[in-house]
Amino acid sequence: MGSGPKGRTIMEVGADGVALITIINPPVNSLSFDVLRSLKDSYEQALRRDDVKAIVITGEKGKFSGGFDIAAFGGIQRGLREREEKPGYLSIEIITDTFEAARKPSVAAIDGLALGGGLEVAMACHARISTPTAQLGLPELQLGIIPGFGGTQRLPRLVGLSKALEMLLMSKPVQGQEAYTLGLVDAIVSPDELVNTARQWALDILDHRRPWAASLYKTDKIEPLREAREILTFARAQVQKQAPNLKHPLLCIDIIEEGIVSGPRAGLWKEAEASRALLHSDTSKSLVHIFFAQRRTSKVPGVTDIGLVPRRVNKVAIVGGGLMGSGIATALILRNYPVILKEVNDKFLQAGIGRVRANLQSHVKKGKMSQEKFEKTFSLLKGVLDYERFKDVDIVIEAVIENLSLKQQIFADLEKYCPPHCILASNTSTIDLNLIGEKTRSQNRIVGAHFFSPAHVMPLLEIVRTEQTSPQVIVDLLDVGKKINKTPVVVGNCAGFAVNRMFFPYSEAAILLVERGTDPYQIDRASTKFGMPMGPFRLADLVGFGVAIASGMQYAEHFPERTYKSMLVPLMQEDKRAGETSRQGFYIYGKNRKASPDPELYKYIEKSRSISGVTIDPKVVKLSDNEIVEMIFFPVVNEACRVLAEGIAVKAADLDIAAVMGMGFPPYRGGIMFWADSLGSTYIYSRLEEWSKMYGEFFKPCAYLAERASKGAPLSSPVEQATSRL
Ligand SMILES: C[C@H](O)CC(=O)SCCNC(=O)CCNC(=O)[C@H](O)C(C)(C)COP(=O)(O)OP(=O)(O)OC[C@H]1O[C@@H](n2cnc3c(N)ncnc32)[C@H](O)[C@@H]1OP(=O)(O)O
Repeated sequence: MGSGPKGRTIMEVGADGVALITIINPPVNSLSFDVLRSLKDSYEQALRRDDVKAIVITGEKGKFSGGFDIAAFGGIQRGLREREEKPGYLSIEIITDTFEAARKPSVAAIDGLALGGGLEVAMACHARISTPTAQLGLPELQLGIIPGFGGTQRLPRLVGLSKALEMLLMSKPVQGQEAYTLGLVDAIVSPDELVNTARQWALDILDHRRPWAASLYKTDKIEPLREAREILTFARAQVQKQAPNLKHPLLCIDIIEEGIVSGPRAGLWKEAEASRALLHSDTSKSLVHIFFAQRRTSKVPGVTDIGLVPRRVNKVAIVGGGLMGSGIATALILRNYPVILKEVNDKFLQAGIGRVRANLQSHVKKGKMSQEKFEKTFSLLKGVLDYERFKDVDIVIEAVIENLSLKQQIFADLEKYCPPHCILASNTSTIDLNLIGEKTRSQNRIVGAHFFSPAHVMPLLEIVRTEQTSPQVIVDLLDVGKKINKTPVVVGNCAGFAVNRMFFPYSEAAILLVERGTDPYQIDRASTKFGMPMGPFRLADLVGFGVAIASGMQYAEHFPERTYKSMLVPLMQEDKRAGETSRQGFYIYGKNRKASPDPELYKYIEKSRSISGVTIDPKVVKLSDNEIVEMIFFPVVNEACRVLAEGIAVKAADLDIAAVMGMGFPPYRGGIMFWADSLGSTYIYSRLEEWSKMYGEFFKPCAYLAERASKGAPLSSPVEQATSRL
């Protein structure tokens, strides 16, 4: 890699006396230290030069700026940055006291995106002109930090406190058109007119035909103090409810308040100090890791680096209109893919189509889709009862029940009716793809496309390849996955793939603890306190015991030596307690579907304990929340290590994403392997080793973990000699 500057700005001075400063740092014109240095130099030059009357800042190739260079965070966090400026140098000395306080007016010409530091630079200009579709926002909180270039002070002053809080706390950008309505930008124009309008605007400011506004000192949008405090108190309560483990959203609110109470400069100082401290927090390190890990999942060695270009997909077919099939169909038509949905009879077909309709209607109800768009989107779906219309499809996704012979028959039919280039994908979550395709001669185009329920909502897509799946097929599916807004993770073929393999030990560990005396509701509470959206027992109720038992059997069949066999769930199932749908599972469900603990549960625990032949262990009864978390998640780490060592996953970061998006593992802990490394392989190994002596093979640390622990090495560093199954 070259060691030249990472990005720059250029300045051109026109005959009209306007200096046009363009940020250049592809792909998103992020503000690296080199860009910021160059922006400062260009700006100061423009202020010095007599032939410059006004300044316009823009970004190259239709993108204003994606914000501060997130890649530079890693260096700062590891202390590698050669020299950290004193707090406030960039935000106060440069952006406020040089740019905003300048005696020449500046205008931001915004196209594409103005995010984070990008929008903050734009807000320090004296006016902003945007295209209608540009994205403007301050998404810093999703990286575990707060805006550091004055965003906490200027955004509320431009759009009002409530809207600013919404945009900040939800990291939610607005489009140019809305930004105009809010007062964040001063005019909306087409991309062709953008720079010229901004130039003229800057000259108009100079000639007093337009206001020369310093956002930092605007007061008209800020509510009176008492009202402002009420809004802030409400926001704090919301944050504490939704993200009790996170400190930085509360700090962000405090800093906004400081600016309102003590004035914007005091707010800027507090922001500068807090930004620096937050950047070094574990939360920020974890979330920055997740940001890059998510983008790296679609980089697969030997597949995406050999010059293959995704083929065009014009039409997709789905076999099976159940919950999964209809969800997948919804996800595809929402992104304008024409879809054929096949079922075995009219009743099932109508039910499947009805589910897709209901999925779309919920978008209409929530105001996310117009009726017109609904009609147009829904018209992309065609229901069929035979394979007649499969002759020109590019991808088929089979989503029928988990029955091997049925799937084998379907794939044999697909081979007959689909064109030879067509990708033959299965949404199976457990069955070996080699077996599914056994009766065909199309092994190189057979692939797994494992969606998570509800498929039109859940962001993860496991792309499962066998030894024979061609790289082109993977490249095509990665492209479709990205187009339908999924994060694809490419994994190898094995029972449970990556996500379910990590999932089994999680639920089994919870049952093991319950049989030895831990209270199930304490386990759920400890899990949610740790950051899971719900605990393992509440989740089992939601998913339904039928699914839990079927997948448990798969695990027992393939990994008998480390399966914890318990009759707890089957015993409850026998009594027609099947989870939330039957209104009774580990919890009982009232009219409003609210889950309440059920004293009856202990009866089933007692019975399953005696069948398992285990006794209550006083130590296990008294486990702390932290010990519970370790005992249910270290087995997950152990399994993730096996998945990595077997080459089922390409890299540890993929498992972090799989855990966050497939299991609900808290992103601010960086994913399962990142979290494990924060605790250390030696510690995890020693705990598992101890438990395996006390409670059996279930906890036995795998060879990979043992080897890493013996060297004190991180679990996520590249696997040297994985027996690749890919
Ligand atoms: C001081 C300030 O207050 C602090 C800050 O500004 S913090 C930064 C705030 N900005 C953000 O959070 C924006 C983060 N970026 C995004 O949300 C999205 O990347 C985006 C909306 C800009 C573009 O999305 P999309 O078109 O889907 O492309 P996406 O794949 O995400 O990104 C394209 C490339 O740009 C990189 N990139 C995006 N934003 C970046 C940033 N701010 N810094 C460095 N790299 C960035 C991505 O890593 C990716 O690189 P790759 O091609 O090597 O994988």
